[in-house]
Amino acid sequence: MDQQSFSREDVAALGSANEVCFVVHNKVYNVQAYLNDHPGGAKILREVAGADATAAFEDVGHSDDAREVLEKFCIGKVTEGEEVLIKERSKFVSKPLMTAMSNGSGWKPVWIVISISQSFATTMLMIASALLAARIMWPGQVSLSSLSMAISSMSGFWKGTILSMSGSGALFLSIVYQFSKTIVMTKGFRAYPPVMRVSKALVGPTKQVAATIDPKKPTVASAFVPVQLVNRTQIAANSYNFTIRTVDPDHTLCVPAGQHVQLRIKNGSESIVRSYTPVSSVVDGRKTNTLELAIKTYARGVMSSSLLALPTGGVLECRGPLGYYKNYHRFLCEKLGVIAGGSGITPIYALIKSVVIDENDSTAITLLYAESDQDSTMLLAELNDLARRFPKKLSVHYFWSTVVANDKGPDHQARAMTEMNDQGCQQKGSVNVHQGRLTTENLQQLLPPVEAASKYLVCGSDGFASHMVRGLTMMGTSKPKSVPHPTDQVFVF
Ligand SMILES: Cc1cc2nc3c(=O)[nH]c(=O)nc-3n(C[C@H](O)[C@H](O)[C@H](O)COP(=O)(O)OP(=O)(O)OC[C@H]3O[C@@H](n4cnc5c(N)ncnc54)[C@H](O)[C@@H]3O)c2cc1C
Ligand code: HEM
Repeated sequence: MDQQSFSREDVAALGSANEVCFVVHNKVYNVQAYLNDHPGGAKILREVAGADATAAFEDVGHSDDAREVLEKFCIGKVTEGEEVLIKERSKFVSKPLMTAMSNGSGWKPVWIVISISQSFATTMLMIASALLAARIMWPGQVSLSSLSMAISSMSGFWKGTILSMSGSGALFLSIVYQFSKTIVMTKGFRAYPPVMRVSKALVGPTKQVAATIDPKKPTVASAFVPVQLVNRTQIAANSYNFTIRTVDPDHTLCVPAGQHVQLRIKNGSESIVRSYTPVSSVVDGRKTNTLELAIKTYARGVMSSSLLALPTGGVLECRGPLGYYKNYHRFLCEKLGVIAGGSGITPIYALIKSVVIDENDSTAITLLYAESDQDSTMLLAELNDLARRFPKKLSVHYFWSTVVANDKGPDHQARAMTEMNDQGCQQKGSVNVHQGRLTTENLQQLLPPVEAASKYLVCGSDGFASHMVRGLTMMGTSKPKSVPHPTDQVFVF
């Protein structure tokens, strides 16, 4: 049956009529019925309603499972003539050399004859080119007869040397040519969008990145692979550090700072997928198949309570790296204002750590971190340590909204605040504690001023992130983009 055709205008009209329809790879999808089931949330699908969502869909690195589900919502295709060129990365597919040479039917004498003739033709071509070049350089002095006289006056040694050099050169070219036939380029390079590469001198901590990426080992970006829980340690009230390791040591988990992985567990007949940002990432690059995750657990949380119940050695599945925050590099900005709420600290922490320990990165970071209280604050000791070691590069402001009376005494948090503030003052205000909620006024007072050299990152629950973005736009920043990029002025994780 022929598929229904939609013009791009039709799709936009459907989008504005509150139907969540969009285009992916020149096909039209209506995902209204999928909104509440989408693991990436309904909001992101609504944001691309009426538009071409191909780039957004591909940037996430959706799994094959997701692509299968996508097809269930296909309602038609884009009208002929309105399709857009789908920009695929150029792919090099290597064919086995022997198969390419023999065309699948073993070594043939004809191939040997072709190869020898090719070598002979190449030798002749090389001699002819040398002769032509010599005639251009010394006109009138070089001719065929002068060449044959020169050759006949040569000793046997030089004749042999020239002959063997031409022969081996021809053989080399012939082999290179045969090898080139084993590579199939599925897309012309002109179809690839122009990209300006960042100079190597500007790119982040090369040593550490190099340690994380071993091209010989497959990474687990698109397919889920089994991982084992190696260790679990409590790091704050209801928060734990989970160390996971791939069951197959050949699977690597290379997650650059700011990106995340997905964990998948079976819950009865259902598969549960949730995202988590490693706090080990680039910095601990040597552990190529081990990751550390800082996870807040919720009593009614399906994944977090399953993780809490998982015994050491228990197996679940993981894939990554995923996420839009890719390729942070030095000189992206001079001042970075970062705002984290609760477990939203994890991508921020990974990024802060990689920036401050890189001695060639002079970015100054101001972190505003909102939590309910001191005991629930994840990565508190780690952040304080970084702020004290790198006071010129990092200043941290904690905002604790509630006062907790616990067995350490009712004034325990107040004492801790005084202590941390005092120590902070000694370090020129690198650690500061504020009692109360983080407000939009605090952003104005504490974050770097809005100027070309400043960027802002936000990570937390949807409500927290929207509130903070409102505060940032009141300060004069641009709005975050629906398909974000690290170069944006405001990036929401
Ligand atoms: C890109 C990305 C990276 C993430 N990285 C991390 C990370 O490094 N560490 C981490 O701990 N989490 C992280 N999260 C959140 C994580 O993916 C899960 O949403 C979280 O662990 C809850 O999952 P769950 O299955 O336990 O709860 P669910 O079953 O999804 O929720 C059940 C109930 O738990 C409670 N709950 C769930 N989430 C929250 C919340 N955020 N605030 C308050 N109550 C909540 C609510 O009562 C909710 O009704 C990340 C999320 C994203 C999208
Ligand atoms: C019908 C269309 C879509 C389907 C069926 C679909 C399906 C899925 C699935 C199954 C996942 C879980 C991870 C995976 O298995 O890949 C996922 C995650 C996600 N999707 Fe989609 N998706 C669709 C469209 C989109 C579009 C158009 C966008 C972007 C605008 C998007 C953004 C995301 C994001 C951000 C995540 C979360 C990734 C993460 O947490 O790591 N999806 N989607």
